Amino acid sequence: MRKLIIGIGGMTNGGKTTLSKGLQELLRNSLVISQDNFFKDDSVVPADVNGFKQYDTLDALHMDRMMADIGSWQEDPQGFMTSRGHAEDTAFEPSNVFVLIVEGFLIFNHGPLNTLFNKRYFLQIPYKICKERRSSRVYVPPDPPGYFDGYVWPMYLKNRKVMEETVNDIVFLDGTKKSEMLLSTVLADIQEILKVTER
Ligand SMILES: Nc1ncnc2c1ncn2[C@@H]1O[C@H](COP(=O)(O)OP(=O)(O)OP(=O)(O)O)[C@@H](O)[C@H]1O
Ligand SMILES: NC(=O)c1ccc[n+]([C@@H]2O[C@H](CO)[C@@H](O)[C@H]2O)c1
Repeated sequence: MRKLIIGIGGMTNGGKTTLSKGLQELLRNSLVISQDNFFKDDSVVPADVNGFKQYDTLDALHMDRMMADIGSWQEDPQGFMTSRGHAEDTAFEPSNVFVLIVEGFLIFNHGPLNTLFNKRYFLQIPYKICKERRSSRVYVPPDPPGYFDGYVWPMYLKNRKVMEETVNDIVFLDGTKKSEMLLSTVLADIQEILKVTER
């Protein structure tokens, strides 16, 4: 059985979830694991000196639990998919390739996770578009006034610097392109990888 782990990283509101869900729909025997599902409870996330809750750091995430889920998938992809309510996809010819799509804003900053990827993508968008998209999103808890400029953007710059210092084989994607175009580009790329690893 062959297994492929694809990383869809990117800035907040870069379009990671949209792209990942699209890939899951089109790639047989694929499943998305989202880093956003591993945030710690608000009661244990501390505030910085400005009173902003420090959500944009690995410390705010249960990375141990996320790694455990990925480990379970690696041991038994089919069983893991079934446990998540995804039956094996038999719509196409039988396939022995399972694809795990891991998406999140700090997936390449966590060393043990970063080493697992067969391919890494990073969705980036300009500051203004990022701020606009983020302002129309409601998180739990919601962003307090000034959170984007006072905390989210400076943390993005900091986290990105660390990522660029430690990881070098990332394919950067322009998140302002149409979502259909991003999907078809990445899908074709992954299908090419599947072909190569088949040999
Ligand atoms: N290619 C695109 N072009 C324009 N808007 C997009 C595109 N992809 C996603 N969006 C929009 O941007 C917003 C964020 O998208 P999405 O939830 O996929 O991003 P994300 O990177 O997963 O965000 P998060 O920071 O919550 O992890 C949504 O409103 C979505 O509809
Ligand atoms: N619990 C959450 O999902 C949560 C709470 C508060 C803030 N966030 C934001 O999610 C983004 C990553 O997708 C980060 O920029 C967090 O600020 C998430």
